[in-house]
Amino acid sequence: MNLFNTSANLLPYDGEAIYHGPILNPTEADDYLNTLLQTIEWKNDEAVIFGRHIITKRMVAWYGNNDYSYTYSNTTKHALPWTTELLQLKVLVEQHTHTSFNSCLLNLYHDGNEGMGWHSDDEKALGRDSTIASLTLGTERKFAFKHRQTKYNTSVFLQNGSLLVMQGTTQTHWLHSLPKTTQVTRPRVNLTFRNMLV
Ligand SMILES: O=C(O)CCC(=O)C(=O)O
Ligand SMILES: [Fe+2]
Repeated sequence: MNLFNTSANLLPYDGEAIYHGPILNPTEADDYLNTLLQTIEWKNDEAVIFGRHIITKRMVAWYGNNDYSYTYSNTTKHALPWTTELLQLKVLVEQHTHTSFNSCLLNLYHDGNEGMGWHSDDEKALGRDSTIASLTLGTERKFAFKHRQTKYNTSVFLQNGSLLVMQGTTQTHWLHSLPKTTQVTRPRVNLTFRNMLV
């Protein structure tokens, strides 16, 4: 169900970021948010950057078809087996994208003090330019894109229950971020469905 029946490519060139709008109604999205807040094994994200051990306020979790392991910034993570609700959301997202996914990285931003800096999802374990489907539950947040060469930038407000799909050469040419904001005092959970190379 796409409540607004609109999808548009947000990027003018070098990739496709298709905003589908809400695929869950607000009640369904809030119910999933509350369940995931309680059932997901949330952990503070950890990394070793320039020899310093960093622990973020933002929390993360990783689920998948198999016990994939994945190392970044000198820390190794293991995927947990799907929960009932994550499997339901995976099926929903697969129906909308006509793509199958074997893992999901979740982020929990407690409020607008937490965000994510400029990066692209171009880890080797994902393969080059693989499709990433991003589902938002909870508070609407601004999501920004910036082209690596031209610095062209654009942004979109990701609504409660909405789906954003990044595909084509997006990860090669564009960075994305979730800017911090003082305007937001409520939580948001983001699920990014991905395909690990196996
Ligand atoms: O929270 C978001 O919408 C973005 C998350 C993200 O970019 C990532 O997990 O790589
Ligand atoms: Fe990302």
